[in-house]
Amino acid sequence: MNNHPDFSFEQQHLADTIEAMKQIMHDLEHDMDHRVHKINQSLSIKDEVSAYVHSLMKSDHAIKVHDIAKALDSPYFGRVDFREDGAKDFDQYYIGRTKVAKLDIENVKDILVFDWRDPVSTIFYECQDGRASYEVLDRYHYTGDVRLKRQYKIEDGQLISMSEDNILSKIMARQQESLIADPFLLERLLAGAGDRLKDIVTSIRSEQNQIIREPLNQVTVIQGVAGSGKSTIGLHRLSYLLYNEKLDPTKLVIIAPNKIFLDYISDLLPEIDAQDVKQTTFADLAETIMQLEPVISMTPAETEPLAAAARWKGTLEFIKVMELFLDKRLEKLCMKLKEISLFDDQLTISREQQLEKVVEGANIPFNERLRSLEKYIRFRIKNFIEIYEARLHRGKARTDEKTAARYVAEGEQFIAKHFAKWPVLALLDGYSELFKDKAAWRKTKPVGVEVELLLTHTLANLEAGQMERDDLAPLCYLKYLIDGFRHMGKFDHIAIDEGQDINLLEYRVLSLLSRNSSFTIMGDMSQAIHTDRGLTSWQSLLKEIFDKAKCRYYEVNFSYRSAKEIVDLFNKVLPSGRSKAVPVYEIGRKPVIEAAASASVAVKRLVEVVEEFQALGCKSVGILTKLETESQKLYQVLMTAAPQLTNLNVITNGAASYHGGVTVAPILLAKGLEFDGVILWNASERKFSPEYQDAKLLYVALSRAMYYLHIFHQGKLTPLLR
Ligand SMILES: Nc1ncnc2c1ncn2[C@@H]1O[C@H](COP(=O)(O)OP(=O)(O)OP(=O)(O)O)[C@@H](O)[C@H]1O
Repeated sequence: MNNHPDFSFEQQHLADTIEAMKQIMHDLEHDMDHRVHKINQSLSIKDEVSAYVHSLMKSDHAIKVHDIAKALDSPYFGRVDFREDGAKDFDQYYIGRTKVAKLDIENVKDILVFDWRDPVSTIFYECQDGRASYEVLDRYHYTGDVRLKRQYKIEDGQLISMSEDNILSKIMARQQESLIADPFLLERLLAGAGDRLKDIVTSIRSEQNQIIREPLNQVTVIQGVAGSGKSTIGLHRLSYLLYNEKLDPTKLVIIAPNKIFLDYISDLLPEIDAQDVKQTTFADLAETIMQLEPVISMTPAETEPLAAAARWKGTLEFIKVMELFLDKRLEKLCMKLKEISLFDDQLTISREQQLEKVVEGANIPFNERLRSLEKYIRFRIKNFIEIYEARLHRGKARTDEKTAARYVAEGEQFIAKHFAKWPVLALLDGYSELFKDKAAWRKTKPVGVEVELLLTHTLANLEAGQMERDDLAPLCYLKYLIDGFRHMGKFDHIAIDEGQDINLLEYRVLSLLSRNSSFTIMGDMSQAIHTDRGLTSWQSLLKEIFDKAKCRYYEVNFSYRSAKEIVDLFNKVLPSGRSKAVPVYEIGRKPVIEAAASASVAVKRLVEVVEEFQALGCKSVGILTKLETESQKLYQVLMTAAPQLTNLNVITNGAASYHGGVTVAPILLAKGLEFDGVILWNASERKFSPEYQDAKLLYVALSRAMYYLHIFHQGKLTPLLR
């Protein structure tokens, strides 16, 4: 767009900005030298406070120099001209990835570039119809006129192109027009999937910006159709919170569905300064909570009765069973307590005194009650002996060395024997005992669950030294009841991706780890494809777990990932009543559905389609199967049948990294990922029945595609696509 009337003005502005940035770096470096001198001077007169302040300033400057140096190639990507109501003139705000400001800021002009996370930058993302507003510290509200919004493409310090205001409302208002009103967004969306999730700071949309900037201490739920940018928004929100709330990144955690997904987002986090945020899966977090390294089987439940049992283990009903179990155990302990009489009946610890130690206080972990009883008895014994010995040393009557020695021995013997009867409860022992307590289960009656199967299946696993994914949340909660969570600390914010796959008990565990119920939860109920775990609705989550917290619920329906032709197809698969995705761009090529007479024909054609996709420019191609076993088999076949596919990979359960290229994967593990082109291996009627569960699986598979989609079917095509 070199013919833009302001192009040369903007070129000059860029050159001036870069020059000013270099000057700022020079000034900062100069000031750093000065600080070194000051530090030495302060230390020589033992003024450690001043030395500390100078050293803080020095490291702050060093970070600034590093950030500005990184921004020299492309200092900003946008500009907005804003006049606050009541003010005379418009001010220009340039927006970039890093704030660039002179050393001494006297007025707004001394800030050359605003960070995209600064409060004022919201006017760049949200200005609509010439008006905009922003808030600072939840207290100061500014409203005004926007005269201009401009976007730039800057590379190696050179202005490549620029474009004027493009507002999403134009996309929303599209009827006959082309879908895309924003060439910068289009360019980004057509840039291809690559092998990692990308940052979107240059093209955040207005509705996304609102979510990113929601306050810290609340539960923010983002329900979004496939490809609506939930993961992307959630991660940018962490960056925003870190920057504005000055949080310690290690107190923030991202809970992702699996390690592949963590690998998939690993490039994005440093880009948005969030690399130090803790990243984990619920299973890994559970290991830390349980303080165990168990063998965990992640294979989904194989039959419906087992799936029903697994689902039940994720309900809040199970908490009642665990509480009942520990209450009964405590009751038994209390019944066994007897008066203790020692040292020729000179020390008596009554049953009531002991009882008080065991039952006092609410929400005290079981083992802590035992420990407090033990501590109390030990204290009484020690105290008696100390008093006796003090009296002996003072030559008091009725004391002698021999009796003192006898008392010491008696005390030690008593402690050793007495507490062997009251050992603290080990987590796994407690969990096994819970499933052996048939009487308790007769009382509980879990609805829709074969209790006998639940008990025998779990016990058989535990006896074989392993546990299943659905045991983790109850074990974590039992750990809370038995030992408490003191070893864990609290997170300032918890972000959960694929939140629909986390069950209520897992959420309860996570809520115990959160300070101020501060959560960002991203998910899509239409992608709840696990039969053995997950939520039934967002409402149930907000009601059952976060009823006392401040909650904000968003629905996002624009699909930024997939071209219109693909969106139209995956929209068809879901039953009516589910939110449909709204496409924002089209590519002009419809998905292809092709019957293959046999598996060998399908393999031959599959390789041809991969090559066709690659010739069209696809850097990443996903070959998706319904089951994991199919993926593994197909991968082996392709290794021999298509040695020319050099970048062929397979994703299996437990895989820790994603390599891009041509990836064979079961749909379940491809969730959250995206590919330039997707080939669905077999969409036959036998594989995908018209049931809702299969419809959701198919929806996930089709919506992984950005531009190209090819669907094979061996046998009759699934009715979901007819
Ligand atoms: N404002 C935007 N500008 C450019 N690209 C965007 C924008 N918002 C989202 N995208 C792109 O859309 C794609 C989908 O984003 P993302 O994976 O975060 O969606 P999602 O809702 O988590 O998807 P799913 O639930 O299907 O896994 C990504 O390629 C992302 O970069």
